[in-house]
Formats: sequence, C-alpha cells, structure tokens
Amino acid sequence: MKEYKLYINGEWIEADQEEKIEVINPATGEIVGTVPNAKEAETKKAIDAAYKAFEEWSILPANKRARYLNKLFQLMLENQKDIAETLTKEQGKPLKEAIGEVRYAASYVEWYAEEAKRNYGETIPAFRKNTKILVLRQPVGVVAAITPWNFPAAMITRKIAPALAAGCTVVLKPAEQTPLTAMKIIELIEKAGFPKGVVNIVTGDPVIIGKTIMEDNRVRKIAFTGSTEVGKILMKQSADTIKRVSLELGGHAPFIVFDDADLDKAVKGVFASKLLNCGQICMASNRFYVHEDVVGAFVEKLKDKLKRCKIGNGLEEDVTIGPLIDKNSFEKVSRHVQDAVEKGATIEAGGEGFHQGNNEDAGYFYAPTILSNVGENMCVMYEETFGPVIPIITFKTEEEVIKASNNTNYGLAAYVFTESLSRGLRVSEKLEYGIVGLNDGSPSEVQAPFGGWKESGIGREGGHHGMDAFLETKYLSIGL
Ligand SMILES: NC(=O)C1=CN([C@@H]2O[C@H](COP(=O)(O)OP(=O)(O)OC[C@H]3O[C@@H](n4cnc5c(N)ncnc54)[C@H](OP(=O)(O)O)[C@@H]3O)[C@@H](O)[C@H]2O)C=CC1
Ligand SMILES: O=C(O)CCCC(=O)O
Repeated sequence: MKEYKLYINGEWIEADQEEKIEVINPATGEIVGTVPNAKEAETKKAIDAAYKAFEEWSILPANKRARYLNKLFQLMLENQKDIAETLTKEQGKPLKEAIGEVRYAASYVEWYAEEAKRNYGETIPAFRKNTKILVLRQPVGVVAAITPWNFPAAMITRKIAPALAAGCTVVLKPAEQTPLTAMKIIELIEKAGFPKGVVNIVTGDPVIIGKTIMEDNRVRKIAFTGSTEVGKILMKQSADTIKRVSLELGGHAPFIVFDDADLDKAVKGVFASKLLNCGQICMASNRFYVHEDVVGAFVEKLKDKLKRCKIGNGLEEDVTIGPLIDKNSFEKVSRHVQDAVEKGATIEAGGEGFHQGNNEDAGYFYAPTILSNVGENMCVMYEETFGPVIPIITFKTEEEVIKASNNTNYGLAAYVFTESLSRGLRVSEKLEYGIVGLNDGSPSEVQAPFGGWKESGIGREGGHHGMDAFLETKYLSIGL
C-alpha cells in the first residue's frame, strides 16, 4: 500500500491536515493506498505554482513542449502494466481493459505532442491601405482539470495533454475514489522532466478545492468530466470570474436497432457500449429501442453472448466484468432494476447483485441484466443508470423512435444499427446528440471531437477541436 503526497511546484509535500483519504479496492474492500486530504491552503499553493510556471511554459517553443509530451508518452507506454494494475485495484475494471485505457490515455499525449506544433493562426486581408491583420492563438492561462473515477487515466490526459501543448499550466484534482492512477501519471510527469509548477495535483475535499479554484481569478479555464449536477455547480461558480469551461457530463444514450440491422453487429455494439467498464461510461448505451420484428432474435443472441461473461475481481485473468465503483452505485443499479420489475418489466438475464463473501461492504458486483417489457415510465428510461443494465423497449416506426430518443435533457451519445445507409444518415442527423455511433458501439477516438449537446456538456475534447478549449484568440491589427 502506497502513501502518496501532493505534487506541487515540483515537490512532493504533505497537506496541512494529517488525516488521509483511503482508497478502497471496489472488488475486495481492501485499502490500496492513501492520498492527502488537501483544502484551501494547498489548493492556493498549487495555483500559485501553476501561475508562476505559466510565464516560462507559455513562451517555450512548441517543439520543446512537444518533446516533454513525447517523453511522457513513451514513459506511459513503458509503464502501462504498472499503471493498469493500480487502475484495476482502485477502479475495478478488468486488467485487460485497464491496459487498454492506459494506452488510450497515452494516445492523447502522443496526439497533442504533435498538435502543439500545429497551433496555426491566420492572416486576413485588410480593407485599409498599409494595414495587416493577424490572428494569434495564445494559451488561456492556468487550467484546473477536475476528473472522474470511471476513466482515471484517460480523462486526465484528454485534458492536460492539450492544455500543456497549448502552453497552459495545470492544477489537477482527480476523483476521490481513483487518485492513485493520477499519482502514477504525475510520477511520470516528474520523470519526464517537466519544469516545476507546470503540472500540480491536489487531492482532498472537492467542495473546498472546487470553491478555491473557482474563486481564483488566475485560473482561467476549467476542464471537467463528471456528473451533470456538479457540472452545473461549476458553471454557476465560474460566472463571477468568467472562466472558460469545458464540461463533459452525464448521458442517457439511446441504442436503436432497426429491423434491417445486422443483429450480430448490434449485439457486439451492446457489449462495447454497455458492458465495458461495467456500464460506467458517460456515453454508455442506456435504453434500447429494438424494432418489434427483430426483438426476439436480438434478445436471444444477446443472452447467448452474455453467458460468456465472467464477473469478478478484475485482476483475475478470465474476468470480463469488474465491480461497480461503490455502494452508492450498487444501490442505484439495484434500485433501477427493482423499479422496472415493480412496474412490469421481465428479467431476461441477470437481475441481481452480489458481494465479496457475504460482506455488504466489500465487492459491489452486479450481473449484466436484460430487461424486456420495459415502459417509458420506468427509471431506467429517464435516468442515467451507470451500470450493466439493458432495458429493451420495442418500436414500430422511424419517426416514433427518433422522437423517443430525443425526449431527454441529455445529449451525449446515441447508437443506430441499420444496414440502410440512407436511413442511417437520415436518423443520425435527426438525433440531438454530440456523438452518434452508426453501426459502431465504440466511437471514442483520440482524433475525434468528444462532447455533448444539451445538459451533457459544453465544448469538445479530442482531435484538433480539443486544443481550441485551451487557446484564446487575439486579433492583431498592424499599421505599416
Ligand atoms: N460524465 C461522466 O463521465 C461521469 C458521470 N458520472 C455520473 O455522476 C454520478 C456521480 O458520480 P461522481 O463521481 O460522484 O461524479 P461527480 O461529478 O461528483 O465527480 C466528478 C469530479 O468532480 C469532483 N467534485 C465533486 N463535487 C465537486 C464540487 N462541488 N466542486 C468541484 N469538484 C467537485 C469530484 O471529486 P470527489 O471525487 O472528490 O468527490 C470528482 O473529481 C455517476 O453515478 C454518474 O451517473 C460520474 C462520473 C463520470
Ligand atoms: O465516460 C466518460 O467519462 C468518458 C468516456 C471515455 C471515452 O470513451 O472516451
């Protein structure tokens, strides 16, 4: 078990408070490490350090910033197994998936090392004689990255890599449940030789750390992934200092299977969009609209494939589905299934959770669950479940399913399965979502813009779009 300190201004330091935050393995209930419980004073120190470091980092030539990022990328690949083991121990996902996440996380570092060098401005033809118009893109300043527990590595690099590439400096606040993966990444940042103060980490009280960050005028940008509830708080708090905000929030993705779909592709899509990370993904498919003519065949294929899943401790080799993150999540998933059953749904598979031994406080496992005879009045159809539950509702027409799919305040991801190209494009265009997987259950890619419509967020991460969030535009008018 490792006891971490805070990393501020290039040094590992203790928080003023002696009590520590214990990090629990959700598969076993064991303590796997501790981190400091930082509050206002430590957060201010981190902001001071990032603000000071910005002076030099922001003017460092882009190719030199890229070299640091490339070094970090190499180190992440060399240490992928070690980071992934920590990730599985604190978050629960199977080790293979954790390794996949670390590589995915590293791919953002690699991508933005390149993107750093392509931060092009513009020249615009002037309408006055002897005048030139230049458009410059300059780093926004100190960035606070606030990240969730479901992707403890990738959600960090997806924010800090473009921030660093753009010339910004960073204060990172990882989730309380998964700070150890963050610490591993910080260790590699130190090893890569980034100048002191360029990246700082604080762990501790989210409300106090959040408030300290939000009230500080020197922090110019918030990059957040997490719940819509906290996203709204941060957006309100950002108003006083007009901070730039990027918010990646909750989702409630519809998964639509038309009667002309390739059902094998669709079933594969369910596994990718719903069962990875035990369904704890903001873009996870959450409600399944299956055409009435193919629902029977779809459910049978799905049930058949589910038989091959093994639930358990993610460190065990053949486990394909790990635990839910904690007791709250376990209770939420159980409540959703119970509510559906009480309102008339049928359990086709799964339908129950279990613990490590008989200890209710250790191991939060929930069997992948298929529900049929589902109605729109059930919680599963209007709340984000964040668990391995597949509620299936049937439909008849394209218009009907588009209307039902859009009937939510969320707008992150949607999935459409059809072998008709024209139907696929027509429906995709009508869906009010930032990401549509057309015959594709895993549309996350480093080079693509990831983000939501409506209450699923603001801004985009990934690709060249992801750099924009960390750059200000300056128009320079030059008289010759
Ligand atoms: N869009 C997505 O990818 C995610 C969606 N969710 C959804 O949200 C639900 C709750 O998950 P949870 O992890 O609690 O998500 P939160 O939104 O509470 O947490 C995300 C991050 O925000 C921090 N945070 C919490 N409150 C504040 C605050 N007032 N000011 C600043 N930072 C704050 C958390 O810190 P700390 O961990 O210390 O509380 C964490 O680092 C999930 O069940 C799921 O439905 C959750 C995670 C990711
Ligand atoms: O669930 C999230 O918080 C982000 C999704 C990760 C990805 O697929 O890019």
